[in-house]
Formats: sequence, C-alpha cells, structure tokens
Amino acid sequence: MSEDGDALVRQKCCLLDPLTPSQEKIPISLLSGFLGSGKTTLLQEMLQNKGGLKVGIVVNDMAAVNIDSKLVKTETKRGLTSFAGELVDSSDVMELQNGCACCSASEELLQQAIMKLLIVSAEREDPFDRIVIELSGVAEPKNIRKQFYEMEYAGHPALDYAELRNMVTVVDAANFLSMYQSAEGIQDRADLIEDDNNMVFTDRKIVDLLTEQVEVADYVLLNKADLVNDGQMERLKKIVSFLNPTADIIPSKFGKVDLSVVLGSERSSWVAQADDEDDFRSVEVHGHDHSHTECNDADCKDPSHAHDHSHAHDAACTDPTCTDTSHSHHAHTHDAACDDPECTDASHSHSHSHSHSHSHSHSHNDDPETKFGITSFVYTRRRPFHPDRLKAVIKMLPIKSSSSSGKEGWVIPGVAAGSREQSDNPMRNILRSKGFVWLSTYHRVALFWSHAGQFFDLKDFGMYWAATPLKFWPKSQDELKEIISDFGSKECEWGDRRQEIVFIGVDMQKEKIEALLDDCLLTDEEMELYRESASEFPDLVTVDWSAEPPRPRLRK
Ligand SMILES: Nc1nc2c(ncn2[C@@H]2O[C@H](COP(=O)(O)OP(=O)(O)OP(=O)(O)O)[C@@H](O)[C@H]2O)c(=O)[nH]1
Repeated sequence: MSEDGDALVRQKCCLLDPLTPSQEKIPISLLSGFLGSGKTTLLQEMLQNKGGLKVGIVVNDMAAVNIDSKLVKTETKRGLTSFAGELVDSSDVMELQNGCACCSASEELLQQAIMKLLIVSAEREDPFDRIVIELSGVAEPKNIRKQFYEMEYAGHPALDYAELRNMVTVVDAANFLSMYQSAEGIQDRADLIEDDNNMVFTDRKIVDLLTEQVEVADYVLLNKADLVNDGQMERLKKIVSFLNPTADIIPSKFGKVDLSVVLGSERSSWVAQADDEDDFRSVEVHGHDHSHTECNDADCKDPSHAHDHSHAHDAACTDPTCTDTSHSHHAHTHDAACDDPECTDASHSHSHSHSHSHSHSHSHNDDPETKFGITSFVYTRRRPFHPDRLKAVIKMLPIKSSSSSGKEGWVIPGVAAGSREQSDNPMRNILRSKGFVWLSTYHRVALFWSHAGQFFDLKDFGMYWAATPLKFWPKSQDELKEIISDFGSKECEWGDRRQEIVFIGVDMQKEKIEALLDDCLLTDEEMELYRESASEFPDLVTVDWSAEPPRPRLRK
C-alpha cells in the first residue's frame, strides 16, 4: 500500500468509534482452496443467501486467474457490482489490489482491505457480521495466519475491530485425490504462476500446498459433491479426516452450506490461533493409540511415558520488535537445512511461536478400522537414526521422481487409474507422514519430516530445548508443561530428542514400517560412539523431575 493510501485509511479510522466492552470484534474467516475448487461460487452463495448475516468480502486473487476481482471492478448502476455474474452491493466486496496473498507484501494490503470494509460499514451505519477473505488458489494459509499475528503485534487498528476467527478450505471433491498424487510443482502450471501483474516463484509441489490447505482448516468443504458418487465421497471424507482430525468436513454442491456453521461466531478457533507445531500435534495426538500404555522407547524404562500434549498456551508476546529467541524454537519456517550439528545460529529457527489459549475438545471418530483401510499411527523412539540407513528407507516412500517415468508409480488404492501392483514395500501405502526426526549427525537440531503424496522434505526445525539456554525458555507454565512432556521422563537420557512421526495411509503394515525404521536406529555399539562425541557438547538444560510440577534447570 502506498503511504498516501495508508494515511488516508488511518485518517478515516476516526470514523470508527472504539468498541465498547460489550461489543465483539467482527469475526474474520479465511477462505482457502485450490484454483477452481469453488471459492468464488461459495462467496457468491454467501452474498446471496446470507441467512440473515451481513458478510463483507475481501477478494484476493492474482489478476490472470482472478476473473473474480475483474468482475468486482465492473461497476454497474445503483452502486451494484457484478460479482461472478451476479449483482451485489459493491461495498460488500473489496478487491485486494495487486495483491498476492502468498507474498509477505500482502500484509499491508490485507490491513487496508479490512479497514476499507470497516470504514464503508461505519459510513453507512450498517456493520458487517462477518468478514471473509478469499485467498488466492496458491496462497499458503499458514503464511496468512502468520500475517495476522504480525498485524496484531504491530497494533494495526483494523484488528481493534475485527479478528481472525476461523479458517475454511474448499476442496474440489472430484479432483483432490488425483491432484494429491500428482508430482507437479506449482511452477509446472502456467495457470498458477503467471498473470499481468504478479508472478509466483515457488518450488512447492502442488500436493504440499493442497495438504497445507486441508490441514490448516476448521472447516473443509468437499465441494462438487455432485461429481462424485457416495463411495468416493465417503473415502475422500475419511482421507481428509485423517489429514485434519480436528476439522468439520462438510460435503457441498455449488458452495451451498449452512453459513451460520461455516462462518461460526464462536470465539477464535483452535486452528486460527495455532502455530505450525500445534498443527502437527493435532494430528499426532489423534494418531496415538489412545491407551498410551505401551512405550516404544528403546531406552526409556518408564511405562507412564508422557503423551499428554494438551495445549493451553496463555502468554502471548505482544512486542512487535521482539527478538527473543524464546519465542520461537517452534514453527521454524525457513527452508534451508543446517548441516552443522553443533549449530547455535539463531536464524535456524525462531520464527515467533505465538502462544495462544485454545481448548481442543473437538470430537472425532478416529476408529482405525474403517472400511477403506485408512489408519494412522505414531512412530515414537528415543534413539537417533543413522543418516544412511534412514535415507534408504526414505527412498522407499511412494515418491515418484520426475526422472523415474519407467518405474512403478504410486496410486491411492482404488482411486487412481491403473491396477494396484503387488509390492512388498511397506512404505508404499503411506499417504502422509510428518513429524520430528532425530538424526545422529544433528545432535542439537531437530529435523522435521514432511511427506505428502509425491512430496518429501526433511528440514531443520530448530534447536532442541535441551540445547537451548535456559534464558530463552518460555515462562508460561503451560508451554513449559508441553515442552517438558517432550522430555519424556527422568529415565530418558537425551532430553527432548526423539523420533515422533505420524503416518497416515491405506492398508498400512504398521509393524513392518516400524521394523524398517527401527533398523535405522543406531545400534548399541553406534550409540556408545554417539554418546562419546555428544559428551563434548553437553546439553545446557535438564528437567528437575522431583519438582512439582517438573521444571527445567541448568545442567550441572
Ligand atoms: N459441478 C460443479 N461445479 C462447480 C461446483 N462449484 C463450483 N463449480 C464450478 O467450478 C468452476 C470453478 O468454480 P469457482 O467458484 O470459480 O472456483 P474458484 O475456487 O473460485 O476458482 P479460482 O478463482 O480459479 O481459484 C466454475 O465453473 C463453477 O461453476 C459444484 O459444486 N459442482
């Protein structure tokens, strides 16, 4: 936004009276979904059949693919605007000009668009009940969620009046699974990257983006339900429910849904308040055997092994200029992996880990025995992997590299074309896997494993808490409790170092996958060598288990 534009908006802010204590901020919903999934159709539905709700909409799309904003621009008589072919009140729809919501630059534009809607509604003395922000088809919802945090910390006035409440993702039910299996990158698709004003540069795979859009959502609309049969819909529902166990999954035709549900007015949702690590844990918790009686830790002798991943982070950092590394460690978003096991470089982590209150009481039918054979489990161990052996197992994942055209491809059984070839590779039926990896060559740095369809990535997640100076640890009791639960018990020698990977798949052979991974763990002999070299770089923090509750303390 230009300085002039910003100044004008700020000047007009004085039109807005401060909220009284009894007034609630206007809930904002973020609307994600891949190109063509039906976002515009849903918005049109919102504008026409609001169910008594006054909805303000921010359209954010790249111009070439953004027929929507071009239509919004087409002013017609009586202040009405043509939106997706229908006439709507133009003041209900704001265009995010030259904005691409996958760029960080859009933070300013987002603020401006929300502010403009607020001013328009104040001018006509008819406030909105909801604001919906449509993200571009290639936008990354986690980034936009992060931009809201940044706006909050920067104290932008728009967020004195409105707040991010929930995240909605539209999925094309007819094409999701084939796109999920595609090896295409976003750069391979001209329709995704080019237009008159914007160019998107990313090496992201489509499946990686699709997965993020599904996983970071409170509501997943399986749209185009008319194009799939009941069995296909049921299977898709099941797969999506495993990718995102906390979401409400709602089939829809042409965006027809109960808006009072999807634009729910309840307090900020868990997903809207979460950070990247929380996103992981929601799946991880659901992937656990709920009995928690069995400890798979090769070294830990404590059967009560902590699996309590309850989240209730209360203290929020409100300092926009904060550089305190304790606000991080979680949610490390940069791409480059650090090769230095002793690295203490703060840039290896530490995008702000915003602490938020959230209760997560959503009930979910996670009965593993489904008729589609979709199951999930969590692999947990407290021994490092040997990098070479792990590499060999990673190669068994169902990832088809672009040069492997002659090799066996990967199919979701019963979904993709072609017969399902027999294979004794237990890794081939994994749809999605992600989690923390402890590699023997990375003593201080945790790695994060992310695999979805044809996409695989193993990257630096940040330093282990055991290796992080105590002064950088969070102060909040709830955060401490969560971190300490990752230390396991007093029997666990290696702090929060651990393998913790969720696997979601079809007809998975859990025992065989576990056995393959177990073979990657260091042998007792290798472990002795590891212990020897690690002793040169002792951890800085340990846990005082005798305290009630257990608390971190400097290692002597
Ligand atoms: N059969 C069927 N077609 C649908 C449905 N919903 C939307 N469509 C059609 O799918 C096409 C894409 O819908 P849009 O609403 O423009 O999708 P979008 O997500 O806004 O697309 P982009 O703006 O390109 O990101 C349009 O031709 C819609 O009419 C549905 O439930 N069933």
